[in-house]
Amino acid sequence: MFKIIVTENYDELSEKAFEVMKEVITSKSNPVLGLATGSSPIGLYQNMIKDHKENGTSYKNVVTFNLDEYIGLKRDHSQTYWTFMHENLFNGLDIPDANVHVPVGDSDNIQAECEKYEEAMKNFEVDIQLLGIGANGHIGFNEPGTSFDTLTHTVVLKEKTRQDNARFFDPLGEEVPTEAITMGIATIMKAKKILLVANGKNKADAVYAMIKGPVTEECPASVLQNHPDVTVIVDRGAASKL
Ligand SMILES: N[C@@H]1[C@@H](O)[C@H](O)[C@@H](COP(=O)(O)O)O[C@@H]1O
Repeated sequence: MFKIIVTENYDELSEKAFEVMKEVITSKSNPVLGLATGSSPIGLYQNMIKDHKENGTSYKNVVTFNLDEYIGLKRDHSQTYWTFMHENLFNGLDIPDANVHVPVGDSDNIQAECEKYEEAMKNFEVDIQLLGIGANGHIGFNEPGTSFDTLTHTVVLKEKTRQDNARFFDPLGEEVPTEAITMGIATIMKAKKILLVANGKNKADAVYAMIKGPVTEECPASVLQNHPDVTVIVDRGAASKL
């Protein structure tokens, strides 16, 4: 079931997303957040840091699980999602390191990492899972064609996804990794609540397919039609085909 909020611009989108997130954080004694990378949630993260600094909202009891990570990059590489999360969110909060979980993409045994991640998540119930959406409808790194039954697993990235992320690697003279580790669709669907943010016209087709299209593995985000509590916050551009 979707609750759809259309905003005038990215700032308003980020504020509305923050309101939804803050409600969960302040109504629980031990909130568990599923978090996402990408450019879409950056404004929300800035609002969380601002609120922590100005209003003292504490993250000491917050536990987080990130959706995904590239395979093959050292953890401290500038483009890992581990680094992204620390630079864009965790370093600005009082969250203890031990409460933060990001899949380990530079392990010798990636299969064991996937299992370990899924096991670790079994001890928690995710109160809110934040999602962006890929231009091809992917969520996390679950590309079109991924089974809805998947748990944390490895994926080969689609060329379109690698092109979309090339802007971060080109300046380093590096190629986008070809594989990633991601929570599966079934993992994501276990969250009590989902918050999906998308902005810009290049997301309009994916947002339309997610909400109005058939529920099909060809658009991974369409699985959210089967979830009981999904808030979608989109700007006018991303909402333009609805
Ligand atoms: N794995 C991430 C996704 O979790 C994210 O939703 C998507 C969209 O990113 P952006 O928000 O930058 O458009 O990019 C990557 O592929």
